[in-house]
Parts: sequence; structure tokens; C-alpha cells
Amino acid sequence: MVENAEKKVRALIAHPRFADGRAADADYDLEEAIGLAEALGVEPITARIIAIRDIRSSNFFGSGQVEEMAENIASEALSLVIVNGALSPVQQRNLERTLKVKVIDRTGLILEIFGVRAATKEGRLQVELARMAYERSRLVRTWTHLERQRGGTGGLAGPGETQIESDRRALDEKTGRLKRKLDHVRRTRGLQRKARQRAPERVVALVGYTNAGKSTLFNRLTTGGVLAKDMLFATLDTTHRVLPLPSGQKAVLSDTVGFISDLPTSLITAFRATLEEVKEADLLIHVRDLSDPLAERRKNEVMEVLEQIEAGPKYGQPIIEVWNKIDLLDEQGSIHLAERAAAARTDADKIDAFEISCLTMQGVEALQNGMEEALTRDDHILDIRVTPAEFSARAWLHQNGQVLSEETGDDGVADMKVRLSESDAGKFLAKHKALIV
Ligand SMILES: Nc1nc2c(ncn2[C@@H]2O[C@H](COP(=O)(O)OP(=O)(O)OP(=O)(O)O)[C@@H](O)[C@H]2O)c(=O)[nH]1
Ligand SMILES: [Mg+2]
Repeated sequence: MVENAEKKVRALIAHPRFADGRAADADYDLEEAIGLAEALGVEPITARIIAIRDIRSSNFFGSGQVEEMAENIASEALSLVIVNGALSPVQQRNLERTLKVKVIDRTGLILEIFGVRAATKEGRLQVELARMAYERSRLVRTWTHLERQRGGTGGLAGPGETQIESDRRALDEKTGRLKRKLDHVRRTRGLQRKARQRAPERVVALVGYTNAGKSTLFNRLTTGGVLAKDMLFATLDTTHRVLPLPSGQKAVLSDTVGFISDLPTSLITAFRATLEEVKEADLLIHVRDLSDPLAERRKNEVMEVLEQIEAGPKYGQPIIEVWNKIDLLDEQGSIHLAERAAAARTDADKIDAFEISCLTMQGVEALQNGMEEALTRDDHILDIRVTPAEFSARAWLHQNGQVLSEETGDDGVADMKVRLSESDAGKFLAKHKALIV
């Protein structure tokens, strides 16, 4: 956001640690928050974990803690406080008043990053919509707060209420307008997607926590050209490239926005359209950074998001796990990992796991074979004889299947060997069973 190092906004990052949180996790959480701040282009000058026994409704933090923050802000000349948690609008406002600097919470921070990073029209509209959803949810919270203040009489009227109601109406109107614009942009893109679906190519989608290495892998597997960077949310817009498979077949690979913990559902919903692509893919590749100490937690978070959008194994969609960045593990760690990968493959829930390094390319070939295997596992290879009169069936086969061989006799009758996906084979058999040799 700010290019010039001297002009960078100097920030205090505060990670609230609750009594039930693990101490070690808090360190990593704080590190992630620093990464997010850097992704926004601000300079994290001070970063600290603040123990919270119970959340204060007025300031979130205790008064002693706020005082310490104020001192820190003064001595370091800071102008931004990032709270790596969820603040109510009242808490945010009170903190800003007391500290006399801008205060944002985790969702606010992520929204800011998305706002700066969104490059396409659709991306920008999605972020705008997400921001509306965020603001609306905060209005609701203020509303409950006001009700509580009045002792929950439930009575109507009062200046605050009217204001909130009109704010809410204004937001809803704006949201409606945005949605219509977004629909328009998407219809165009939907058409493009349909065009892709008509092609026999299958679609493989990369998913995973932000910074896991999705774009790096994307570039390794295709002709590349996507920004891969040690920065959270480097990718916001979906990109597609041809994915060559070892046998010479082709698929389409898509790179998507990364996931992150504690995203409110409203934000996930705003990115639903991007995630639609994930849902419609023939195969998901879950890229995981195995050098991340929180790898297991991240995995569960990604799986939760997938479930929320009704994608993944629970919805019959095959998934392969890529255990990336193994070059960063020591020898002991690598041996342990190889054992786990082997165990996972024979496990009850049979996870296809491939250990790779996008840096050294170790394991990438095995992954490519694994992807092809997963994509063609349920394929049918049919021997078909078509007469010239059935030219439409022949055209359909060319469009939807992979024609492995085709010989046409003098009488114009063609003998074909065609590879079809399970569903296409079903469709073909339902209509043209008589053509099967
Ligand atoms: N050491 C090592 N670094 C890797 C490997 N793969 C990716 N990286 C690095 O990890 C960082 C993040 O990579 P990206 O490909 O941008 O990650 P991403 O999952 O696309 O992240 P977002 O788009 O932000 O969600 C980059 O600095 C990469 O160079 C690997 O196998 N080993
Ligand atoms: Mg990326």
C-alpha cells in the first residue's frame, strides 16, 4: 500500500490470548497477524500477546492494558493498532478515542488487504460486498447493545434506533445494487466457464491456507505466470491454465484465493462465486505447508470452509493432499512425514498424500501421476461402432471424450475406442447403448 519505507504506517499489533488458548499457538497466531499487517504494507513496530481473562465490553482490554498500549504508542510514534480478534463497534470506537489512533480488528484488516489486492472487477465487487456484510453485522451488534442498555424493554422509537434502521436500509440498498452488478459480471464469466465445461478437459482446483504455496505449485505445473510471493493473500482472483498430464492428456488447473482462520461466514459467502469453481472441480488439490507448526489446525480450518461451501470428500468430490515445503524440514522431520504419508494412503479414510517441494521439485512428478490417476480412476473405455447416420453421436464423443483410436471403413462406418468420464459414459450408454461393440 505504501511504497516508501519511511512513510510506512507504524503499527502496534495486539494478539489477545484467552485463558483457554494454548501459549505456543498464540506465538504463531501473533506471527500470522504480523504477516497480515505486512501484507497490507504497514510496519509492525511492536507486536505483543495480551492475556485476556474476560473481555471488557467497553474497551475489550483491561484498563491497565490499554494504558500500556497508550504509552507504547506515544514512545514509538505509532499511528495504527491492529487487534487480532473481533472487536465490537463500541469497543473499536472507545479504543480509538482513548488511544487517539486508528484501530482495526482482524476482519477489518483482512478486508483492507482484500481491498488493496483485488485486481479484477469481480474481485473488487466481491470485496465491496464483503465489506457491506461486515458493516451490517456490526450494525446488528450495536443494535443489540443499545437494547441491552435500555434494559431490554423492547420498546420502539428513540433517535439511536431510527439512525440504525436507516443505516441498515442504506446498506441493504447498496448491497442490492452491488449484487446486481456482480451478477452481471458473473453471467459473463459463467458463460466462459460453460465454454470450458463443454470441452472434455477436467478441472483441477488448488485450495489451501494462504501462503501454503498454491501459486508456486500452479506455476510449476503449468506454464506459470501467476504471482507467488511470501505474502498473505497474494492471490485473490482465480486464474486458469492448461494442466498437461503425464499421459499427454490435458486438464485445466485453477488457482484461487487462500483460506484463513476466523473468517466470518459473511466474508466466505461474499467469495462464494470464486469458491463455486472449487465446488465444480473434478478434483481438489489441498496444498498444505508442512513446515507450518500449525499445519494440522490449518488443515481442519480449510476442510471446514470446504464443508461450508458444500465441496470436498463429504460431497463426493475427490481430494489430494499436497504436503508442500518439505525442503524446510530437517531429516528427522522428513522421515516422520514419509511415514505419515504412507500411513495416510492406507488409512481408513485413505487420504492421497504427496510430499513435495516446489523449490527442489522433489515429489512433483509423483504428484502429477497421482493427479492423473485420480482424474481417470472412474473412467470408462468404450469400443463403439458408429454408422454415418449417427454422426451426431460421433461428434458428441469427440467433444466429450478422449478418442483413443478411430478407424473409418469404406462404408463410412467408424470403429472408435473412446475414454469417457463415468458420468459421460452413463449419458452415452443411456442414449446409444446399441452402438457399443
Ligand atoms: N521453502 C519453500 N518455499 C516454498 C515452497 N513452495 C512455496 N514456497 C514459498 O511460499 C511462499 C508462498 O507461496 P505462494 O505460492 O504465493 O502461496 P499461496 O498459497 O499461493 O498464497 P496466497 O495466494 O497468499 O493464498 C512463497 O514465498 C514461495 O516461494 C517450497 O516447496 N519450499
Ligand atoms: Mg497464491
